Amino acid sequence: MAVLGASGRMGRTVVAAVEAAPDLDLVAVLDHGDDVGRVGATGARVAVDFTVPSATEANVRSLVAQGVHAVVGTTGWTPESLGRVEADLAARPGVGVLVAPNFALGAVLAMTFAAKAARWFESVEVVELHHPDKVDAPSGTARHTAEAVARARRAAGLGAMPDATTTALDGARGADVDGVRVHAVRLRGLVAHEEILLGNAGEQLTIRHDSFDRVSFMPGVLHAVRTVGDRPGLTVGLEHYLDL
Ligand SMILES: NC(=O)C1=CN([C@@H]2O[C@H](COP(=O)(O)OP(=O)(O)OC[C@H]3O[C@@H](n4cnc5c(N)ncnc54)[C@H](OP(=O)(O)O)[C@@H]3O)[C@@H](O)[C@H]2O)C=CC1
Ligand SMILES: O=C(O)C1=N[C@H](C(=O)O)C[C@H](O)C1
Repeated sequence: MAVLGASGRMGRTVVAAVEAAPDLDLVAVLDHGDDVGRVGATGARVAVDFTVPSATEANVRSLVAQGVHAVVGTTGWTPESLGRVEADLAARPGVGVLVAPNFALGAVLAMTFAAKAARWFESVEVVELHHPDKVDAPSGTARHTAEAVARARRAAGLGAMPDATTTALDGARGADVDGVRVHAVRLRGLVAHEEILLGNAGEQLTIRHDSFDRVSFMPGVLHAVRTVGDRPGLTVGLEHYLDL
């Protein structure tokens, strides 16, 4: 297998995890400036991408063109960029691509629990908290969570959440993701954390997940590397690989 973004925070952790896995063979490590078009020639069947939002789509499309399965943790994907990958995959029927905003099993469960609970609460807001070197906000995980909550609320026939705000400083109410407010904190010392706050009159449910170390993402990454070849086409979200 191959790792793209191998010198980055996640890339270094993935390289160490793959090297420690007796059933996986690391044949290529690529970084900024390396030619992703040579991955197929190294014999890699699967490539893992933890790069930057501006590079990941081109990387994945090149991998698909070479017939290499892709496990993608890089955030910043849009419906349009996912659509282009899906169109490429139509011409490569055996190839699998997983784009997952979070590989920590607890984070995936937190999102799933939030979506399940959402229909029973009047208000839902998402708070994500990360290290200050993160380049995108809100996090891919928070966006994915908010979208799942919004889908669940729509399916249950719920309307807009109560909010009497008429005067606010820019950003004070966070970003609006599909009608769900998402707030981003950047603080030295943090790694990756998310809270989903669900409120009703007289009660609150808080679902919180903390990644204290990037090793938390590795069981999910390795599970995806081992199974992406059995799941052709595009999958968005690790929950689909966990039968959640
Ligand atoms: N899905 C998940 O579970 C997780 C996802 N992430 C996401 O993963 C991504 C990476 O995070 P993180 O490791 O913290 O970031 P880093 O900035 O530490 O690492 C990114 C690496 O990618 C390299 N890079 C940039 N462009 C390319 C390119 N075209 N080809 C190959 N490598 C390239 C960078 O090199 P250089 O610095 O020289 O430009 C850098 O080494 C982010 O989008 C983050 O949100 C993070 C944690 C978990
Ligand atoms: O940049 C990070 O660190 C993380 N990025 C992902 C995201 O944007 O959701 C996953 C995790 O939160 C860590």
